[in-house]
Amino acid sequence: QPTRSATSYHTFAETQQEVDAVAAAHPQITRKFVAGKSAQGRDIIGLKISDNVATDENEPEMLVIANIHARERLTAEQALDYIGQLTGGYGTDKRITDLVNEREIYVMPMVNPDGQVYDMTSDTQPGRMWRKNRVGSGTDLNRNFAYKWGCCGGSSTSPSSETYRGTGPESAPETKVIANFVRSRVVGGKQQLKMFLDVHSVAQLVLWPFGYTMNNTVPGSMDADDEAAHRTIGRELAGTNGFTPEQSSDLYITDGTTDDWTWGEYRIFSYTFELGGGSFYPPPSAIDSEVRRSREAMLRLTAYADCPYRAIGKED
Ligand SMILES: NS(=O)(=O)N[C@@H](Cc1ccccc1)C(=O)O
Ligand SMILES: [Ca+2]
Ligand SMILES: [Ca+2]
Ligand SMILES: [Ca+2]
Ligand SMILES: [Zn+2]
Repeated sequence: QPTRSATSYHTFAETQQEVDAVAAAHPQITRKFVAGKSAQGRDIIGLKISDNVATDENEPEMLVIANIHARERLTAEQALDYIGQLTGGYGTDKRITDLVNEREIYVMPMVNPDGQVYDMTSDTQPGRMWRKNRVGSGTDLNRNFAYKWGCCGGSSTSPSSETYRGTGPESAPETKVIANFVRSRVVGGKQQLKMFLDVHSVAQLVLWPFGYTMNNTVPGSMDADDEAAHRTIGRELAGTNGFTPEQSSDLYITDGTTDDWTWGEYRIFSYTFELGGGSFYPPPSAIDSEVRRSREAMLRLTAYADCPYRAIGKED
């Protein structure tokens, strides 16, 4: 369990401390890493969770990122809760123990630290309502990834816009850090990551690619089985937390998003959660109940990582 109950939001420093504390308490199954630096020089940290954690084993790999949008404060708590579930349950809860033994799970709880610090350290409480990174008037990191970047009217060319796509794919340092981590998981020419989750708030949704097109299937990049497996798993997850499952573009067209890139570029099964809580800043007293809602969904996603097509009765 987290070293302290989440009755207040973790600052950037407290998030680092929490990850350090978990890594110190569970040296056999966790290892902290620094994926890179933000524009203002803050560490973008991650935690690897697996048995024989110092060895890169041939086990399905999963990446969870959170708080890419600075004001979406509950998302870092969800990521820290996931870390707490996996480490706290190891050795006692069979299901969790098996998952940790048979997967390599990477969690990056605060991938936009400059934005998070700016949003959180302000006299305007509870936050500045800041979304983007902190270079110039800010790039929307979830429009800055390279797959179909700026293709389809799903982002803005205006730097002042909340969905500003940046000057080019991966123009933002934080995007480059996340993308470089995913690229680093290509081992022997094969992408080791099999499952990706990007945690957002606040619409209570379970989303899957693509966002750049209204088409459910795209020959060569989202075939019928790919779509059916994403949809089936998405609906199953939503059945556990009461969120609405749909393809990203059912809501609005986006381009340059994390999950269009992880699936489009690498065929990593990819999801975006939009958590609940009623606002970007649910009262701290609501953190625990809100993160509990999606615990089951995150564990099921972890379970599917070895063979997502199992959801539609098909082997990989
Ligand atoms: N967190 S959010 O409200 O910004 N939504 C995210 C994720 C998202 C992407 C596509 C459709 C719905 C939601 C975004 O980047 O727009
Ligand atoms: Ca392992
Ligand atoms: Ca591995
Ligand atoms: Ca193992
Ligand atoms: Zn968001």
